[in-house]
Amino acid sequence: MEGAHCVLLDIEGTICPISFVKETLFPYAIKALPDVLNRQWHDPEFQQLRDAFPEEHRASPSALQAHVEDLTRRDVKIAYLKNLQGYLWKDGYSTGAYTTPLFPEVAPQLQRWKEQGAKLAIYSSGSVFAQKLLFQHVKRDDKTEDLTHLIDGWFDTTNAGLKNEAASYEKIAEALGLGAGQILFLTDNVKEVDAAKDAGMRAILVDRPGNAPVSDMDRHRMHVVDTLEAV
Ligand SMILES: CSCCC(=O)C(=O)COP(=O)(O)O
Ligand SMILES: [Mg+2]
Repeated sequence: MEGAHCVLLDIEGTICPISFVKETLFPYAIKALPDVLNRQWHDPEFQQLRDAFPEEHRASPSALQAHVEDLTRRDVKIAYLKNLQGYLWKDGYSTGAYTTPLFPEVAPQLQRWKEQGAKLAIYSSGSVFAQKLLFQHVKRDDKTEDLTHLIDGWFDTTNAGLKNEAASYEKIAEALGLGAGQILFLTDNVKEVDAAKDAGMRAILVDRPGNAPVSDMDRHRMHVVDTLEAV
């Protein structure tokens, strides 16, 4: 983090386990959806979310359910699915069905970076709404803690663009009022490391338990860490 004015962080596979997203959040959304489709089909807030889906997939509640299940199974990171998921996850957090399991060193390290004067920002395929929910409900010991005050910027594919494209990182640097070279990006995805570097950021690959294996070639050509404390 030497010399960086801002640490930009991915979420899934970087600060929290992929299993939390795939085994807790995704199934919760799929299970919650039928009731929402039944009761809120004409609710203006839900209508806005469903109208963002392609017309052929929102002709009926069952068509939309099938489409959401298909996109979720294929882990398609498209904004209209991510916005719907955030909406569906809200209840799960507020009823205590789950809390956010950050990797153990993450919260103390974020606090340390803030104390050192760095800005912190998030860039995830999950919607900004979902990112804030996740940070509002962090599990720490027996309590749930709100860590949103640590974060200075929230970016997703709607306000920044796709994570594999250098232009998205240029846009984020501009929004943060920083040069790309002043930003350090941490992610579990090698394509995202490459895109951030193409935009002039420094980028480090984070290799966590449960992540896709890092090839020998990638391990040689990029900086890889298994904890934020090693950054
Ligand atoms: C914002 S929490 C939900 C995570 C999610 O839906 C997702 O797609 C995570 O992708 P990331 O870019 O954080 O790896
Ligand atoms: Mg990730």
